[in-house]
Amino acid sequence: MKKLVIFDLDGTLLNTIADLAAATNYALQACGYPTHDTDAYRFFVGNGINKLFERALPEGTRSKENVLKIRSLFVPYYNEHNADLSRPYPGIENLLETLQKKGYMLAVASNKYHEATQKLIKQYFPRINFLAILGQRENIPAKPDPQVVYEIMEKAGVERNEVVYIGDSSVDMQTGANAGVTTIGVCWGFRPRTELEAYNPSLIAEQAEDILHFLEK
Ligand SMILES: O=C(O)COP(=O)(O)O
Repeated sequence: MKKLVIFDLDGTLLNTIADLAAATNYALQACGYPTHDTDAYRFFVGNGINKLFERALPEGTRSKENVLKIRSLFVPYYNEHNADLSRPYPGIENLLETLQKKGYMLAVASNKYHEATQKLIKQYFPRINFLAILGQRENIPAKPDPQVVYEIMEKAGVERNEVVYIGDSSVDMQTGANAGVTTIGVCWGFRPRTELEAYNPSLIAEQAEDILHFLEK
């Protein structure tokens, strides 16, 4: 019986792509670099913002220094604008409320930097009492390292077989596998279904209700 459900954020709970794209394009433009269509960002996001900037910068300009310059422009802009266009995916609020009512412990583990992760989750899901809302923090390895999953499991006091990890990308499928927990891929996020299939998750959810059916079967 599952007791703890851990969700990825970007591409799983919230469609954040337009705000991430706008903030990155703002920073790129300010430094004189070319920008990208919003759709291209689906493949840039997933390994934290430094990796996002590395992927968005033109080849030959991806130095640590440039990444940090883009970051210093992105963060204040994104802190102001991270909820302009971002919205929960269909059925997510209902799924979280139903799981909460049924007594599941709920948590978020994101590679988005911690401050923005906390802000977005509290803003969009104020009625959900998450056990933990963890974004990327200094000196903690990013997903697909399983450390963040272990941290949440310890707080919850549960065993691996009582945990489900849910996400929309190969990073998430690897995170669940690395942690040794049941893993669910969701099709409504940033990456194609084929990317999820390559990791053989226990379920590929087409819609939020599929997760409920899987947990209750
Ligand atoms: O910000 C990122 O790179 C990805 O964030 P996520 O882990 O919530 O998908």
